Amino acid sequence: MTATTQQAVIIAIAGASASGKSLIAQSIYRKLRKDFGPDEIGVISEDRYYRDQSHLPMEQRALTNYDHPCAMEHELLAEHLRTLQQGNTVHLPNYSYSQHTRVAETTEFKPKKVIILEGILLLNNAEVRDIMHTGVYMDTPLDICFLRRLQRDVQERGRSMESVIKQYQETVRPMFLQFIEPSKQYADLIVPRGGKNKIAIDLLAARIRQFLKT
Ligand SMILES: Nc1ncnc2c1ncn2[C@@H]1O[C@H](COP(=O)(O)OP(=O)(O)O)[C@@H](O)[C@H]1O
Ligand SMILES: Nc1ccn([C@@H]2O[C@H](COP(=O)(O)O)[C@@H](O)[C@H]2O)c(=O)n1
Repeated sequence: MTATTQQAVIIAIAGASASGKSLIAQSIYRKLRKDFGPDEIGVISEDRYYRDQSHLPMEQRALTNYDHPCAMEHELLAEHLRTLQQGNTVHLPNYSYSQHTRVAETTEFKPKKVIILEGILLLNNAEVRDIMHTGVYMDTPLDICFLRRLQRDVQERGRSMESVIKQYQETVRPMFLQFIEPSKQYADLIVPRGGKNKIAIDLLAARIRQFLKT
């Protein structure tokens, strides 16, 4: 793709932690990749843009509020999206949840026709909102999100049950109420129940298919 070709269409999926953003993004991606290939469509997680904290000791990193907008480098995300829309390749940061910081290696990401973004605070950020074409909000009940997060963070993110509960009470839930839930007003589409909502997956996939065909 060159600077003169069509701009990438950016679909952003936001909502609470463990509301099913990643699951729905991957389900749509897998459905369309079969027909269009990985050069045409890709997924980027907002979590990659958590700020680098390698200069801080581990005990201090664990104290960061990861659900506050300041924890993310949205300005770098917006810059990468603009670069991709201009037809140029970017190097995405990679993030370690166990180390609470970025790792040294980056991942090359070439321009695509459609990019699915997924992350808790995407609809909260005005700069990112200006770049996206469609905003989706996963409206999964918060108690369900908490149970899924507890299971996932213990199994996949190296956390103890106690630490997940403490973090949820101190930052995850309050920041959800302050920043994430109010950002629902910016969504074009609200998806109830979570990442296995088949009708929502089919509708979004059909819409994206139209962009990929042009
Ligand atoms: N509708 C659903 N039914 C059962 N499990 C689900 C559903 N949606 C998501 N999950 C599971 O919940 C966990 C969190 O989902 P995920 O997509 O990672 O959430 P998010 O990206 O919003 O943090 C994952 O283990 C996922 O497989
Ligand atoms: N070092 C970190 C960084 C982030 N988190 C939590 O991740 C959540 C966002 O990711 P989802 O896949 O769940 O949307 C967010 O709620 C942060 O609390 C973390 O625990 N540690």
